[in-house]
Amino acid sequence: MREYWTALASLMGAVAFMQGFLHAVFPPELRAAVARLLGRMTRSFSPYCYFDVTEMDGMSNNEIYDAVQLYLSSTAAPSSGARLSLTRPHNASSFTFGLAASDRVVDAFLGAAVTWEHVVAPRQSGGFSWRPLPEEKRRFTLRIRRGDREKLLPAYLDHILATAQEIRRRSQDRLLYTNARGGAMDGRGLPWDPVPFKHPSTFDTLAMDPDRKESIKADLRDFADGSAFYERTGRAWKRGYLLYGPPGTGKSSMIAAMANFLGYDVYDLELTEVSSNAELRKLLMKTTSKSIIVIEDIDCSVDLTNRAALPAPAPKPRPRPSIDGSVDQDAAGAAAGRSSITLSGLLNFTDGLWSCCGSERIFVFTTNHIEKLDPALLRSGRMDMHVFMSYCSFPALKILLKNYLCFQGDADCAEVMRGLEEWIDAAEITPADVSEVLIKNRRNGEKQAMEELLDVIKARAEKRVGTAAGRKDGEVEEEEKRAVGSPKEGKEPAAGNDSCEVGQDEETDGKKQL
Ligand SMILES: Nc1ncnc2c1ncn2[C@@H]1O[C@H](COP(=O)(O)OP(=O)(O)OP(=O)(O)O)[C@@H](O)[C@H]1O
Ligand SMILES: [Mg+2]
Repeated sequence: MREYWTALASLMGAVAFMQGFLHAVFPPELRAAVARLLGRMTRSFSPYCYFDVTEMDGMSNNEIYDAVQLYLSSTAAPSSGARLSLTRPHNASSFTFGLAASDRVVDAFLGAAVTWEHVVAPRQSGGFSWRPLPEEKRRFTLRIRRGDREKLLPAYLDHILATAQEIRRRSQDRLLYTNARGGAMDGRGLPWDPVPFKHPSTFDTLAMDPDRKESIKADLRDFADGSAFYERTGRAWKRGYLLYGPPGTGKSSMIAAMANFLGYDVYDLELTEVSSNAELRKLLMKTTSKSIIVIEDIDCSVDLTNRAALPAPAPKPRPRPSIDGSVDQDAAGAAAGRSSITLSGLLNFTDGLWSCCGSERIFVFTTNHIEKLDPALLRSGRMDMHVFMSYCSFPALKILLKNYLCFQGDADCAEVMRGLEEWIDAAEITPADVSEVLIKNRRNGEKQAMEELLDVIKARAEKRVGTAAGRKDGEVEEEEKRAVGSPKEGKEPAAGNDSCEVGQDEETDGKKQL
C-alpha cells in the first residue's frame, strides 16, 4: 500500500512538472491557436455544420435569438427530455416555454433532423458599455447535416421566424394604438402610443342577425387564411370594411369583436391629429401586419370633400406653387394651421402603392352618415365590405337577452317574447338602448326585466307612429331620408350612391353589401 501511494505521488509530480513545462514553452496564445486549428480540422471532417445564434447582436438584442427561443417552445415537446424554462412576456397573459441552459432538443424540418443546443457561458467582465449587458453570454447552436444545408437553411429560418411571430401574437394580449398629437414620436421613435387592448366584445356577444354575423366571420377567416390567394391574384393582402348605421348599433363593438376573432392589434387613427398626407403615410408605414386600422366617424373627422381648392389665408405665408403650378396642399394646410389631409391622400392610404407596405391589414371606417361620404370612398374596390349596423332586430334582441339575462327561452316568458317580436321593429331602438334597459332591470328577474323592456319598446313604437301620423306625408318622407341609417335590416340601405345599391349579401366586384 505504501508503494502505491509513493508511485501515485511521483506520477502527480511528473504531471505537474510537464504542465509547468508546457505552459512555459507554449504561451496561451499558441495553445489557443492550436485548439482552434484542431477544432477547424475536426469540423472539416465532421458530417455536420454548426450555426451560432447569439443573444446579443452587437449592442442590441438579436431578433433571431428571441424567435428561436419562442419557436423551440412550440417544438420542444416535454417527451424529448429537454428541460424547459417558463417565461411570461411583457403585456402577455399566458406563459411560454423555452429551452433551459445547456440543454439540447431535436427538431425535424422537410424530413431532415436538426439539433439545437442552448449554450450559456459567463460573460468576461471588463470593457466599457453604455448599456448594461447580461451577465451571461447565451447562444443557440444549430447543428445540421452538411448535405441538408442548401435544402434547409433559408426555408427553415423563415419557418422559425413565422412560427415565432404567430406564437407571440397568440400569447400576447392585443394592443390598441393611438396616434400621438401632431405625429410626435415616443421614446422608441414610433408615432403610435400602445395600450393593452382588453375589449370583451366578441362575435358571440354581438347582437346582430346570425346569418350576417356568420358571413362576416367567414369573410374574415378567408382573409386571414388568404396568403396564397392574394399572392396568386396579385392583390395586396388587405381588406376594407365600411361599418355604417345609427349611433349605438355596435360599430365599435364590431371592430373589437373582429380584433378578438382574428387576434389582431388595433390602430385607432385619429385623423384630426394628422396634419398632412405625408404624416398619414408615415403613420401607415409604422403599422405592423396582422392589424386593424380604424378611422371612426370618417364623415366628421376632417372635411374630405372639395379640398381641391384650398384658399391660402391672407396674413400667413403663401404656400409655394410646385413646378407644374399647382399649390402644395400639405403646405397650404399647414400654413392655415389645420389638417390638410385630402381625399386623395386618404385613398392613397388605403389603396395606393403605400398601402401595400406590410401585409395582412384590415382597414375599417365607420360612419353614422353614409350619405355624407364622398362617392369616391364608396366606389368598388375601395371598401370591400359595406356592413349596415341596423336597429335592434328580433334575432339580435334574443342574443342580448341571452347575454344580459342568461335567458334560454323559458315557457312562462312566451307571452312577453311575442310582444317583443311584434313591437321591436316598429320601435327602431338601438342595441345600446336595449342593453341599458336590461342592465338596469337585470336584478329583478328575467321576466320582469323583459316586461320593462317591452314597455319601453311599445312606448317608443307608439311615439314613432304617433309622430309620423302627426306630420304631413312630405315631411315624413323628408325625415325618413334624413334619418340616420333609416332602412331596416333586410331593406335596401339608403346609401345614396351606386356602390351601395346592391342587395343584401350580394357581391359586386369583390365588394360585399351586408
Ligand atoms: N350590436 C350590438 N351588440 C351588442 N352590444 C351592443 C351592440 N350595439 C351596441 N351595443 C352596446 O352599446 C354600447 C355602444 O355601442 P357601440 O359603441 O359599439 O356603438 P357604435 O355603433 O359604435 O356607436 P357610435 O356610432 O356612437 O360610435 C356598447 O358598449 C355595447 O355594450
Ligand atoms: Mg362607435
